Amino acid sequence: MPHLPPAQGLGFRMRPSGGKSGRPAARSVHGVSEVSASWWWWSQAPLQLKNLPVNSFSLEFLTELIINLEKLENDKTFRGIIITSDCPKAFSAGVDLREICGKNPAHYTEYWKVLQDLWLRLYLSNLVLISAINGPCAAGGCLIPLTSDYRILADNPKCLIGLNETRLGISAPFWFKDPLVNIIGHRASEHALQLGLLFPPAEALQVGIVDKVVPKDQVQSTALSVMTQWLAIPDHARQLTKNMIRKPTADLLVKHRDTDIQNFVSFISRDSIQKSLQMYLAKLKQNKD
Ligand SMILES: CC/C=C\CCC/C=C/C(=O)SCCNC(=O)CCNC(=O)[C@H](O)C(C)(C)COP(=O)(O)OP(=O)(O)OC[C@H]1O[C@@H](n2cnc3c(N)ncnc32)[C@H](O)[C@@H]1OP(=O)(O)O
Repeated sequence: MPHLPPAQGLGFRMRPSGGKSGRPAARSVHGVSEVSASWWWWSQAPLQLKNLPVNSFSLEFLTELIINLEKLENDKTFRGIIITSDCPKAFSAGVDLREICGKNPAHYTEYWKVLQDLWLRLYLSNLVLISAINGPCAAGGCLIPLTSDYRILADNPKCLIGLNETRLGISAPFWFKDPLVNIIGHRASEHALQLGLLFPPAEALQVGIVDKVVPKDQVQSTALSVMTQWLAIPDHARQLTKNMIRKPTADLLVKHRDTDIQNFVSFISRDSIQKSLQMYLAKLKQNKD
């Protein structure tokens, strides 16, 4: 598995530094706890997102992310991935607004297709996916958490999470909405989506958009201990079950991909939508702490 060096702030750290292979050196131990510790360690891959400053989804970043996920998925050593951010400001600020502002229909088409690809790859992944959410996570930034099997959020007032698209004058696509409905239910989704709510940690836990809230310095260790529980289940049984539960939702996108792209391109190309996105981006640039 290649270790990709970050280039100009863009990159993925796929495992902590360790032995030659990046993993701790194999140890010959016979104690059960040490054997099982090394067993789960070897089975899970940490994936740290790094597209400074806020892990927004540029086309280049999305493409690299898909390539890295594909490699992990095809490497039979790995049974799970813990996804976290290596950017201090955010887990992910979602769609890079510069990709959907002031470009042409061909660009919007390509961008949306790649975003759909990422969603499908994550939602139907055979691996156990755990999101270790250590920063704010807005709109498209929730794509990874909402397609994960488990979500852990840092207990920090800055760590807001939610689908806030309506606040930008846009609407979340149905394939963002569907996993949210599957996770928090119909009524809570109506409320959250229409108002574009960004939940602080306690509320996020209460509504169920995350499964656990822990102090920021415990996000990673909690993710590792949750991963141990999930990896204790035989893969084939867990994968069949995951697929059975998720396939109907994924099939909706598979079936309606082209129409969804056309809808997105015609919606995002409207002058009024472009104007509100540009205003939102300008406001972000003004609102410096
Ligand atoms: C039919 C369907 C149609 C459309 C569907 C489209 C679906 C779209 C989904 C989306 O994801 S839209 C994006 C939504 N994202 C947000 O609302 C988050 C915006 N960002 C923030 O709230 C904050 O930046 C923050 C993540 C909380 C971090 O705040 P902080 O104060 O620490 O940093 P700052 O705001 O100064 O940001 C640093 C830097 O990054 C730029 N930035 C932030 N977010 C984005 C983004 N999404 N795209 C592009 N650029 C972004 C920000 O402007 C700053 O830039 P600067 O340093 O050059 O000023």
